[in-house]
Amino acid sequence: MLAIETKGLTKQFGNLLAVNKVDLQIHKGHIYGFLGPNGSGKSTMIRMLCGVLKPTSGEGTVLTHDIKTEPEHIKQKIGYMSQKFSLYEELTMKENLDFYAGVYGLTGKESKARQEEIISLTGLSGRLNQRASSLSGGWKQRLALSCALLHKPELLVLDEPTAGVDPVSRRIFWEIITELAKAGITVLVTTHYMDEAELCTEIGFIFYGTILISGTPHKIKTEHNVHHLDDLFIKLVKEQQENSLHSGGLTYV
Ligand SMILES: Nc1ncnc2c1ncn2[C@@H]1O[C@H](COP(=O)(O)OP(=O)(O)OP(=O)(O)O)[C@@H](O)[C@H]1O
Repeated sequence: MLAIETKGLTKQFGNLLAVNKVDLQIHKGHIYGFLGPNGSGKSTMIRMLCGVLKPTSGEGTVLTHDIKTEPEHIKQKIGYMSQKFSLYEELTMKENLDFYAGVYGLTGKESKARQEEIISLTGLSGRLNQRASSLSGGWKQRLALSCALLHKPELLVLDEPTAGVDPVSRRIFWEIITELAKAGITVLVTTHYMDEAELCTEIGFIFYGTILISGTPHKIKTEHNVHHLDDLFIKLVKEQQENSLHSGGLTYV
């Protein structure tokens, strides 16, 4: 079953083509990694899929809802986390969880039960009374993820979630993500780390608004005869820059 499907999805800002006729299929319970250099269109793609940015043309469904006509349904079913964690620094971990539970309309026993479930999944117990401002990047990241999971989203959208976080915390984070996917949650993640790309079920390499290659990490490496994904991506970027007829690297219409 598909969690996300797009056909010819396009976004133009003025005469700049930020996303150019993207066809995408992401299966339920898969971890899909969006890779690509800065400015390649990852965030624009994500914003359209989350229902916050209207496409210029093309189609898309997320969790069976049309991205153009049913954005409110989509927003209720997704959990979103970006590198700029939206935490309240002056509040403790527990108070942040309580606050976000309230935002999602969870109260009383239901809120308590859901928070306990998440605290056990993300391993937050022990620090619940610590202020967010005093937490390291890794703990903040896990707290932000916990907040994004409170309303039981079917799709988790993570925009560079591990930027600036230490390797041990990144590993723990990915163990949690893998558990969530096993439980049937679909994950769409952008990352610049190739070790994280290797952990995705499927990856798509987007450049100048176009998906150049996609598939499982194993399939992509085999087809392109490389041992490491970063070798391939550096080669692709160089080739595209040398061959492209794009003006200044971006496509204008
Ligand atoms: N609201 C906007 N108005 C005009 N141009 C925009 C807007 N949002 C994005 N762009 C442009 O669209 C292109 C794609 O940007 P986007 O943010 O999607 O890339 P990205 O791959 O997410 O980059 P990064 O890794 O830096 O977040 C860039 O050239 C960017 O400057």
